[in-house]
Amino acid sequence: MTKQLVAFEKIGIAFDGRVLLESIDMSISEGEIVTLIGPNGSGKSTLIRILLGLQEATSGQVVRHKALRIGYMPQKLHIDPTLPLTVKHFLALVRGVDKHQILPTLKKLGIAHLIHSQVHVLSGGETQRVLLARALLNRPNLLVLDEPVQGVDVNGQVELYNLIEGIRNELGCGVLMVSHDLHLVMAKTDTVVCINQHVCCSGSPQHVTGHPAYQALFGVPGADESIAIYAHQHDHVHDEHGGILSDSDTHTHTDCRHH
Ligand SMILES: Nc1ncnc2c1ncn2[C@@H]1O[C@H](COP(=O)(O)OP(=O)(O)OP(=O)(O)O)[C@@H](O)[C@H]1O
Repeated sequence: MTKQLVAFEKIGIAFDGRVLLESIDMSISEGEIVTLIGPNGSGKSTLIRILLGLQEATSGQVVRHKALRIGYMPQKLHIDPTLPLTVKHFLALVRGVDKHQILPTLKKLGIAHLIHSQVHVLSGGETQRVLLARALLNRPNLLVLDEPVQGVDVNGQVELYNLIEGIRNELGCGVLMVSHDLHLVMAKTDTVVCINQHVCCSGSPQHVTGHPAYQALFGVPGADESIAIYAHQHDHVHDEHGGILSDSDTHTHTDCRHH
């Protein structure tokens, strides 16, 4: 049976008397990719901070599996550009890291050639991969990714989402992502939770995009290219760990039009 890693139960938070999150219920299980969407300022990062224990909820509780191990990828890397720091040394700073895993992890993410590069000269997409490597070196069973494709062009976004899906398939970990991208990410998502102070709607991408609350926030999905990608992806059959059972993983779907 699939293990539940985290459950938010009636989570609420208020700052200076202003309610930001109210009665949030959601959960993430092993092998599940959950994407949190919502307008700017709707409380997505705050919910992540509560999960990480960086922010205390005003009400409700977070139930964590006793074996929960989180690998966190922040929105941005804040490092003093005058500080000389190579990718290898940056990753060696991960607490309890097995240093022998640094190179294989970078290889897995296609950035082994950057091991001796200075972190402050990396491109947006390279930086995101280094941050993902750091999260993976924590040997997580839950990956928490706050806007993982920020600053990455569309092709790079597709590649990063493919990588994240591949990691989920390989490790069987759960993934909680925050995203502003509504279409590309949904192709890689099992469950979407749309928040705007409270949970507006949640469920499969198909369910959520058809929901009036989603449509009120983001508009009615049209028959554009991105939606075509997303509709195609969910023609697959997933096994209990989220792996694809059909033969559809023998080619990529980002530019094909068949169903
Ligand atoms: N510690 C705090 N004290 C007061 N207000 C806060 C605090 N942390 C967050 N906020 C406010 O809560 C609101 C939501 O912030 P949050 O970063 O969670 O939103 P978000 O959904 O992640 O937004 P975005 O999509 O723009 O990144 C913002 O208006 C922010 O100013």
